[in-house]
Amino acid sequence: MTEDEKDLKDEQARVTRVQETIEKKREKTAGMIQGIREKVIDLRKNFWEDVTVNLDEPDDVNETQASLKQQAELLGERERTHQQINNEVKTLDRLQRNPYFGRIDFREEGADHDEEIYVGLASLMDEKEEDFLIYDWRAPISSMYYDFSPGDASYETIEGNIQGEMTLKRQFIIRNGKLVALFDTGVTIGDSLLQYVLGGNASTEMKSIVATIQKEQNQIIRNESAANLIVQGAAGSGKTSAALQRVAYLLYHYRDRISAENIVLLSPNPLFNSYVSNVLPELGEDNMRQATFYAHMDAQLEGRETIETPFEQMEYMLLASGEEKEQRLAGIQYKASLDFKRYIDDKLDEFKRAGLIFKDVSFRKQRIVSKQEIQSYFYSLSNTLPISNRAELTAAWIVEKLQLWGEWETRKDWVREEVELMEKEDYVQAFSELQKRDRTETADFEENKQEEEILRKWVVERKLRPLIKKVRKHAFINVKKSYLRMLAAERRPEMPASWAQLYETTKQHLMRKYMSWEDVTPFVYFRDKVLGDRSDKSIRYVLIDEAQDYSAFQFAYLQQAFPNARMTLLGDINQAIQAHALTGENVLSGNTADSHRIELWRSYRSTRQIVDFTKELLDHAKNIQPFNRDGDLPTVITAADDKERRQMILEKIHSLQNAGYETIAVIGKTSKESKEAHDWIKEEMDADLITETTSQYKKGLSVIPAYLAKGIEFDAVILYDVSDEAYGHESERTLLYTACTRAMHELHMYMVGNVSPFIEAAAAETYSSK
Ligand SMILES: Nc1ncnc2c1ncn2[C@@H]1O[C@H](COP(=O)(O)OP(=O)(O)OP(=O)(O)O)[C@@H](O)[C@H]1O
Repeated sequence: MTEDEKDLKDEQARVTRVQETIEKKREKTAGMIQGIREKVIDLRKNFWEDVTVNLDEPDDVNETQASLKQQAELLGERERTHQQINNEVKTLDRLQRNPYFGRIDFREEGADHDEEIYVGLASLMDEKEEDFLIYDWRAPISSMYYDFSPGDASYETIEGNIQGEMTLKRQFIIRNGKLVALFDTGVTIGDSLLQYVLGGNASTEMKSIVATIQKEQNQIIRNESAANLIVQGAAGSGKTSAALQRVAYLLYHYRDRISAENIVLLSPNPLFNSYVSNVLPELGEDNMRQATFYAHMDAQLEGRETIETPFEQMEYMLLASGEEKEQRLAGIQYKASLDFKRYIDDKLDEFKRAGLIFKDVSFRKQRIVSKQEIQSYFYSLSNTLPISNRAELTAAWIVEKLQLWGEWETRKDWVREEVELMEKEDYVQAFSELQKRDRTETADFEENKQEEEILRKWVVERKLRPLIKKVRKHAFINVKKSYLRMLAAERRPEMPASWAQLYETTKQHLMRKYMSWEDVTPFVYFRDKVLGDRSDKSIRYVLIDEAQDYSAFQFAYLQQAFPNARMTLLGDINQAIQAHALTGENVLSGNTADSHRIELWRSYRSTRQIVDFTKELLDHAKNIQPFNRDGDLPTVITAADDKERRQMILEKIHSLQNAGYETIAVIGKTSKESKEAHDWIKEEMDADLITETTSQYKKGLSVIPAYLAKGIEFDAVILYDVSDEAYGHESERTLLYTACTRAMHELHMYMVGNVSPFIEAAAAETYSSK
């Protein structure tokens, strides 16, 4: 038997032993769970039997409450235990299928023997609960598996840095309890394992990468110190993967302090949400909160305005031309800048002294407090107080007026009529509400004369309630008009030349309850400053994927919206496709004191040939390195006319399907172009058109606009049109790069006419042309 065969045999024997332990533990836990489940059901069923209910005397009421509380606590505790054991069973099931993926042998300084450390998805103790059979990949000691090759190694613990020597590093592929392969690794971790993993097909759901996390990715995952962690990484360098493993790490590391509820991942589109939604459950963790930035902002506006989506804005920018487009672009870029935020802050400062616009407070079409009165009261309050505090004081003042006014109103005829027409249910409701509120009032309730008075009061109060609620939310401030006044208040040199026209457009939009995307963040920022803090203080970590598409203003807004959160920004400046991102300010530059910046240059998604070609599309991409996986050269094919191109594309799709590729994408530049392509492709074969509302994509053939393909990947990618007309302008370079870098194994580009100058400039040996 060779050394290798002996290793394989020994390791398989260990896998079997570990699996037996898992099985025994599972049986034990399953027995416990049955017992606890029965107890929970029993407690729920007999909840009231064990509670002493007696409401005769105040003392009895107290006793009843205490008894109820005790019973509820008991039930809660049992339910929690049930949940916990349930989770343990799930973990054991996962370990049963794949107990571990790595091993390191480590001799701590001063120790006389090596410790064998097996690394897997979760920790497992032996049956006596004495030794670890498996260490969770997130445990401090496991970090060595990712950070070191054999030789000197160390890891951090709460007690300090532990040093020693790693004498072995081994990786396993275990499928359903069978050891399929093992690799002893040298300098870099698991090139062979990584080769094996990356050689597979793309899938419609992202996979976890814990077995092959690379050293620089590990730095992102385990970073605990940076207030702003900024990751600039090439396409396919594992930014999203690292972000998700980071969430799993944080949930493990701070398990006593935070849960999935305290973490938000902002993702580029709804499709992406579902693409990544399996990673954390696969790792045994709950999913964090996940939203697109658009959905977050839409929720902020509570559906009161129709807002343009970033994709609609993008589609406009890709299709429009001429002066109107240039004007809008200038507006978009200015409104995305910190200059504009400073301008708003300055105006808000001025509004402390004068300038806010108010609304009349009216009830049944009658003005009760006029806007002038509100304005005078508001500005009579000390201007050292923030606007929102003064709004609160003003609200209290208005509510008082409304209540006073309500008392008078009870005498009006409409109130009498309402009382007369009162439904029986209302009457009962009034009675019970008043009973709750004041026992003496109810005592009089039976006496007819007072009864009517009380009911009148009740009718008015009920009618006033929604108005009072609105006043308490400071609805007496006219935020839209104040925003418009703020826009027009001053002409600054850095504002676009067409500021006056842009103002007019914004005004027309707002009056129609519509908001263009570039106005959304500034408006919400302004509104929150005026109406008061709406920040979410429960969020401790915000991870922003595709961060290059966020403007400096949007990022500043997010910092205020989640004031207690540490930020992780992951992006690629070369994939910046939003119009506002084409200016100098970039959130990925990370030049603030509390930022820590990490760069990822190795691309894992695509074959070496695809990476070598795609980096040629960029100006400054020398550092991008392909992972060592070979494939065919990308192709650029010129067709004589559109008819021939269609024919060629259909043939290519057939041949890719025959080659066994499961996810194939035809990527168009815009959604318009994608729809047109889909129209003729679907005549010939099954194909899904992906739009901005698509929330899941299936295996097979997808037709998708480039900007919606962000963040995801396909086995093979076909670009429908790479002519100079489609990708000719400098601003379209990053879109072309984004589209091409979606391909894992094959990339084919078609066109009629002249080729895009970005491809023209690429080194000829990096692609084949026909
Ligand atoms: N350490 C790794 N081990 C195995 N696979 C990896 C590793 N890092 C990245 N990958 C794979 O590479 C592909 C790209 O990863 P990911 O989508 O996280 O990259 P990205 O930087 O977010 O890309 P993009 O910017 O293009 O959206 C995925 O298939 C991912 O599983």
